[in-house]
Amino acid sequence: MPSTSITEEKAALRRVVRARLSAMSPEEREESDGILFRRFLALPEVAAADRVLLFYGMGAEPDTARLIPVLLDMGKQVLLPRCLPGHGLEARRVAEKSVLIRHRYGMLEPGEDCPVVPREAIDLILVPGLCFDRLGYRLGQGGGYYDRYLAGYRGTTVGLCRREVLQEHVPREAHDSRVDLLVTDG
Ligand SMILES: Nc1nc2c(c(=O)[nH]1)N(C=O)[C@@H](CNc1ccc(C(=O)N[C@@H](CCC(=O)O)C(=O)O)cc1)CN2
Ligand SMILES: Nc1ncnc2c1ncn2[C@@H]1O[C@H](COP(=O)(O)OP(=O)(O)OP(=O)(O)O)[C@@H](O)[C@H]1O
Repeated sequence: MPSTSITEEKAALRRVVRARLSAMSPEEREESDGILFRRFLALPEVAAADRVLLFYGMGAEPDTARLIPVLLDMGKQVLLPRCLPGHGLEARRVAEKSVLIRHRYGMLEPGEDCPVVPREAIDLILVPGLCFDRLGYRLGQGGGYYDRYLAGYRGTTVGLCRREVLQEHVPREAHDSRVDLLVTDG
């Protein structure tokens, strides 16, 4: 079991960060998204990647659905995560016309007709996070989906973090890994 105090610290930070993100106006978020996406798309690691696992942004997350057609036009294979029972994830390849299905958490996910792509074949993973610190440690939604999925992953991981919620230090446990590259709009 994780140490209770760190679990509580994470829960408290989630509340603070969610409040700060929901205080941003849609216009502020859109402006922040524009800078984050421009910087993300300019990364040499993105240029070099053939297969990219995005996430389908929801709520105050960057609206990463906007990246799907852009990356497809760049000739990349674009993958989206799908939640599995037991806090697992799988990556499935999407096309412009793929039918996506709304998960009860709110985000859209690929359906059965989208082919599963093994983790070893993925060059770059865009990892969702409520916030990150300067070392690349992240605070997720609390399900442990990405902690499990990324354990032992050998490709490149990237995080997007709005400057409003960039942290000096995110509380971490043994299972928490950090992203290789952090993009901010600061
Ligand atoms: N866009 C996006 N997709 C993603 C993630 C993510 O963080 N963002 N995930 C990253 O892991 C996985 C889904 N994990 C999630 C876990 C919890 C909640 C969430 O909102 N939980 C609510 C309670 C909802 C409920 O129990 O019904 C909460 O904690 O308040 C959302 C996503 C896979 N897909
Ligand atoms: N590799 C792992 N194996 C088993 N349990 C894990 C693993 N990683 C995380 N967990 C468990 O998952 C739960 C949630 O962890 P944590 O609060 O770090 O999630 P998170 O990183 O915020 O969520 P997410 O990855 O879904 O965005 C914790 O109870 C943790 O012990």
